[in-house]
Formats: sequence, C-alpha cells, structure tokens
Amino acid sequence: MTTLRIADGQVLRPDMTIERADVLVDQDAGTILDVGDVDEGDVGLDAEGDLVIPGLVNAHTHVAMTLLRGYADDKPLDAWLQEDIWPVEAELTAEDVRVGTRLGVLEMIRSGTTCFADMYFDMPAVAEVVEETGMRAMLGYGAITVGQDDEAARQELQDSLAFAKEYDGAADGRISTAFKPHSLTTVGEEYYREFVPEANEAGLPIHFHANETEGEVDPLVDEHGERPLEYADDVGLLGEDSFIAHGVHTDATEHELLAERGTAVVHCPASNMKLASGMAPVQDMLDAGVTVGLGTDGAASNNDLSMFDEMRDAAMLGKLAADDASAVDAPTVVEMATQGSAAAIGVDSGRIEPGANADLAVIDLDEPRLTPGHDLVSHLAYAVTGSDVRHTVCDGQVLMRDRTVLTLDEQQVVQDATEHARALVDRAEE
Ligand SMILES: CSC[C@H]1O[C@@H](n2cnc3c(O)ncnc32)[C@H](O)[C@@H]1O
Ligand SMILES: [Zn+2]
Repeated sequence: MTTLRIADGQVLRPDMTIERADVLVDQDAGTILDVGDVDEGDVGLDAEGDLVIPGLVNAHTHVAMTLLRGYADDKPLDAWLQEDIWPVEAELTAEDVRVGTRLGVLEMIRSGTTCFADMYFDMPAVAEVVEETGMRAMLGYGAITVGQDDEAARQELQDSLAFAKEYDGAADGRISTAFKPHSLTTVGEEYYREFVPEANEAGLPIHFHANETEGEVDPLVDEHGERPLEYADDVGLLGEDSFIAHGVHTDATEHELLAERGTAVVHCPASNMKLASGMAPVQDMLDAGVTVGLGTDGAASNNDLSMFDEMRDAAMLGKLAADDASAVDAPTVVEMATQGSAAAIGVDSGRIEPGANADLAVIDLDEPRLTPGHDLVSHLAYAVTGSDVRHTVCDGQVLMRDRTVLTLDEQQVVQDATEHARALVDRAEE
C-alpha cells in the first residue's frame, strides 16, 4: 500500500473542533486511513504550524465561465443572461470549454477546492479536464428547452440523460453525474413529465436552478397554481439525491418540503448579491432541517471561484437576511462548504475521518492577517483567503505542493485562456 502522511498539522475534525494530529492517507484507495499520532509512512507533506481542513466542495458552478469573467457585469440575472451571456455562449466550442475549465480548475486547486459540481455545455471536455487534473467532480449537461422546437428540446434532455449515464464513475470513480435540466422556467413542463421518470428510473440525481429571482416566482405560481418547489415536486424533481441551486425566494412551506424529500439547497451568496437576486433565508432553511451546501456559481457572476470568499459572503449575508448577527455563524458556514456541500452532491468528502475520501487542503497560518489565532474556525470563515492554501490533496494524490500545482502547466493554462476568451468574444461581437 502506498501512503501519504500529512504530519504535525492542526486538523479540523467533523465536529468543528481542532486537534493537533497527523493524517495518514491510503493513496491506492484514495481514502483517509488514520487521524492522530501516526508513526507509519514517510512524511509526505509537512503541516507543522498549518491548518489541515477537508478539501472544499464547490457544489454549484459553471466552471468554463472563467472565460467570461468580467465580460458582463452589473446587470440583473435575466438581462445578463439574455443580452450578454447566452449570445456569447452560443459561440462556445468544446475547446473553449476545455480551456476555460482548466483555468477554473487551476483556480480551485490553488484555493483549496477539491471537488465541484458543474452544469454546462460540452461536458465531455469538462470530464477530460477532471481526469487529467486529479480533481473530483459531479457533472451534468445543462438542458434548456425554451426557444427550441420539439425535436431540439427533446434532444437536449436526451443529451443530459446520456451524458449522465455514460460518465458516472469515470476518472477512476472521481466523476459522478446527474441529470441537469437548467431551471424551472427554461425547461417546459411537458419535458419534465416525460424525462424525469427516466432519470429517476436510472437512479440519477437531479440538479437545477430554482427560486433564484423574485421575477421568476410569480409567473410559475400563476401558471401552476402552486409554489415553484411544489410544482418541482409534482413533476418528480425533488428526490433524496437531488439538489437545487440558489433557493433565494423560498418560503416555509417549501423549506418543509425540501426537508421532507431530502433535497438539498446549494446557496450561492456572491452571485445572489452581484445579480441582486436577493438574500436566501439560509438560517430558516437550516432550522427547518434542509441540507445546505455552498457554491460560487460561474466566475462571470462572482467573479472568482474561491470558496473562502463564499464562506465569508454566506456568513455576512446570512446575518443580514435573518436580521440577526448570530445567524449563519462561522462553524455553520465552514460546515456548509465541507460536509453540507458534500452531502448535497453525494460525495463522501468534506470530513477528515478514517474511511472518507482523502480530499484535503493545508493552510499556511503564518500570515499577519491570520494573527492571533484565537479561533481557527473563525479564521476559516472570515479571514483566510485562497492564497493562504499551501498544499491541496484530492483522492490521496497531491495536486498542489508548496503552492505549485503539479497537474497543470499554470503558464500555459493562463495563456490558452487569454487567447480563447479573446477569440470567443471577437466571434460573438462580429
Ligand atoms: C445550460 S448550462 C448552464 C447555463 O446556466 C447559465 N447560468 C450561469 N449563471 C446562472 C444563474 O445564476 N442562473 C441561471 N443560469 C445561470 C450559464 O450561463 C449557462 O447558460
Ligand atoms: Zn448557476
């Protein structure tokens, strides 16, 4: 057995306590073997003076949108998508998606994220990047039927199902998949009624955007005579493995429904603030027993993929939404970015315990901004930034050692992304 010992760090345990310990990893199985005083195995990563945390789980993103970072800002969701994003996305090639995904994965590895849930186009290209970079991911093709004739609409949903069936378990099990219709408003009811049973029969999780803006709720209520998530439940979308993105404009009835069905919510605070979509009632959801994870959404509505920024935003916005400074506290957001996100997307990561996936990040605490160290969980939520991450490990393999990413050529990735982004925008503006 090949092992990796992460020695002498301060380790964040699943109950949000911190203890000095070594972490021993089985690199063949990609799992954690032991946490404590471990003598066996050579020291693979020195973590003395560092904080060892579970790799962060970005539970909702569109990674290749890194190519559109800063392309269109300061608009609400509908105008942003329709006037700027969808026209340029119509010009995307599979190579653009590959290059943009490499840039996003580079950013994530550098900021301690080891797993992400992606919904986008050209998903085989995303899967290739996951395979080559050693990340873990939960992938799905985002199907949209509005504006399509019946044949094209049905093809969209078939494509989403086919990708999910073909790629589940790829990259030595690091890829899992879901059926991912884009949203409750961009996929017609008849298509949900036809294709959701097939996804359920195939045992596929389902992921979609829901209740993101106030403007989308009223038309859904008018059309279906019930709250959006009641409608989602009627068409079979709310299962135990399913997870929705955003859930900003949700009420108590919907929280109860989500908790009953075991459907998780992925909170995307930065995107919700930037697009002025609103403040999700996160503390209410948690109090109702809903599993809540955290996601960055795409880099064009954030504008980065750092889960540390997302934790801070979630804590700050959660307090404003609840009008209560004690709401969505530091341990809660750290739990959301680790165990909550992992549970939402169905991966056994997000906790440093024997048996769990060996997905870890090591944070350098030797930084004025992180001094003094009264409470390291508070630091994780409010003070650590992505650049404090020193080592990143996924599936037992070291992806970044001493701030050098080992599975990507950083300079090449940045150069390719710059060129592809420029050419993409030129094509769109021709
Ligand atoms: C069909 S692939 C995914 C699709 O979603 C778009 N998108 C990016 N951010 C958001 C958001 O906040 N709400 C809804 N849709 C979003 C992305 O640009 C792709 O077109
Ligand atoms: Zn999204």
